[in-house]
Amino acid sequence: MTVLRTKINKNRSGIIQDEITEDLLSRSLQYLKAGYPVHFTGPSGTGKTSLALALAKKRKRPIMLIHGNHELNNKDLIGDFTGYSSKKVVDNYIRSVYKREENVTETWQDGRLLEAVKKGYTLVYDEFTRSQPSTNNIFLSILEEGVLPLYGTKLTESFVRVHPDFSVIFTSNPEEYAGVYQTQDALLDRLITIFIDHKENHREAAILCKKFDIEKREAEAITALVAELRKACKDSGPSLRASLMIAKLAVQEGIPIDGTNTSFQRLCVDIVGHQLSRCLETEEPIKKAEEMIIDACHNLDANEK
Ligand SMILES: Nc1ncnc2c1ncn2[C@@H]1O[C@H](COP(=O)(O)OP(=O)(O)OP(=O)(O)O)[C@@H](O)[C@H]1O
Repeated sequence: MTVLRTKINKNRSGIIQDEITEDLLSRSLQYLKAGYPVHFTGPSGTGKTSLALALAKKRKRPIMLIHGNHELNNKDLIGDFTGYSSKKVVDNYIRSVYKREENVTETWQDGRLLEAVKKGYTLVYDEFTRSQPSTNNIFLSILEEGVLPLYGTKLTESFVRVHPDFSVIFTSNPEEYAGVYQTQDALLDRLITIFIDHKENHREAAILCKKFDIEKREAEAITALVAELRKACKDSGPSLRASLMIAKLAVQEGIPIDGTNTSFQRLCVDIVGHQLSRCLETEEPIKKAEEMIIDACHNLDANEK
């Protein structure tokens, strides 16, 4: 049986940090302090966004969050004219004289990136590879020349200087994921990319214990089950997210965390079944996934004894 020796603490952002996570965050903070953007990449559900937000919080600067998507464009990032404002002055002080003056100006709204760059915020650009590479090109000038070009706008200045406190943290899924664009090498070359993989079972179990106040034995049973099923998939298999769902629902619904219990088996099938079936190349993937989950539940019970 694995003994959990790692010191765990729960900070205000809700993410549970063991020593490995704390070390990763403090290294990443040093990189940001030195002026280098940090990029967390890895399979879904490994905690990249949570890490990015926890890291951003450590900088004690306001945080701006952008989610990558294929429709994101320069107007979203830099800003746009959102309408008109008009001012009308009617001067009829002398009765025989009627003077009317009308002034119409366009109203500009800063985009999220421009605001963060100008005010020195910490920008968390989540899943940035879901945006088109041409949209992300703007980061090349920010990271290399320290300026944000205002191209495509009718503003009088052609660029804005990057505030010295501005920092960016990127997150992404690997390129083989659906809906993800390939990142330009020039951008990757300017980032410190750290691969975030699924945690070992005992580390995931420690998170479950802390979050749901369940016994270590129960938490380890859930994470071992999910890890076992993950083996059938490559990167796209069930993650910590699935373990968290199983633990939360078991606690909430009073379902015993016991591999032989049919309600527990049903819960695991509902949560992991579909995702697992997508990795199986058989005639009846849903049925096969269900069998595999129930087998894994029984094996869990056998291992316990
Ligand atoms: N250290 C942690 N402590 C507590 N909960 C965590 C921790 N790490 C991750 N989680 C939880 O796990 C889930 C997945 O985390 P997160 O969304 O950060 O993963 P991700 O790698 O960004 O996933 P995706 O690639 O799918 O966006 C979330 O519910 C998050 O709250």
